[in-house]
Amino acid sequence: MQSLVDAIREQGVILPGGFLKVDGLVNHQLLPGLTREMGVRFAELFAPLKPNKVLTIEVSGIAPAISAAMELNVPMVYARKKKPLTMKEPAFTASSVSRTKGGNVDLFISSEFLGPSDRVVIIDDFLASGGTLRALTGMIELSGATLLGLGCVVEKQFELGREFLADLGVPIHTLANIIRMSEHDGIEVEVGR
Ligand SMILES: O=P(O)(O)OC[C@H]1O[C@H](OP(=O)(O)OP(=O)(O)O)[C@H](O)[C@@H]1O
Ligand SMILES: O=c1[nH]c(=O)c2nc[nH]c2[nH]1
Repeated sequence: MQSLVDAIREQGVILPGGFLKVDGLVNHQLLPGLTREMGVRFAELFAPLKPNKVLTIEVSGIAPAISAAMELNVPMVYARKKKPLTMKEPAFTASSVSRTKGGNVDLFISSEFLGPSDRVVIIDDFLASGGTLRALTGMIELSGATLLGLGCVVEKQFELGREFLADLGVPIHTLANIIRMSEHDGIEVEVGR
């Protein structure tokens, strides 16, 4: 998605520890036009698989996921990082690592909203190590739903998440691909794959 690549070139900031800050378009402020375009692109890529649900994880996955779900006209479910008292048992659980806040997080999805009849595409903001997507796919497996594909707004190719997830045997689509980045040389980014 060229407009996303342009925005990353314009606004992306490299932080120590190998983090890319794109808070102005993905992780803090959201831009309606750009977010809508993400959804349109994901829908083009995944509609042929005929999903009936989009799954994501709070918090930064929600915007691109609802944008895609609106285009696909299917419900969007997000994994919660704290189990609310309104959540009916049984719930599917998994553990992942929060990359931006540190530490393990427990994830919860109610069996009310994910089950064997679901054909699911996962959408998230970042594909880095792939650990978060792996945790979500584990929950899909527990639920008996079918995983159709994975989509992320930004891929950090050098963290090898795509390779880590290859055994799932589903298409992985990203909208912008960070080939490499360093505080010295800047951000090398191209349209996703
Ligand atoms: O591929 P990985 O190495 O798992 O990294 C990607 C994950 O890291 C971030 O989550 P985080 O919990 O840090 O942030 P958020 O609260 O903004 O969603 C991001 O939102 C992805 O879910
Ligand atoms: O804002 C973010 N920047 C990153 O580089 C990153 N990697 C995983 N998750 C991330 N979130």
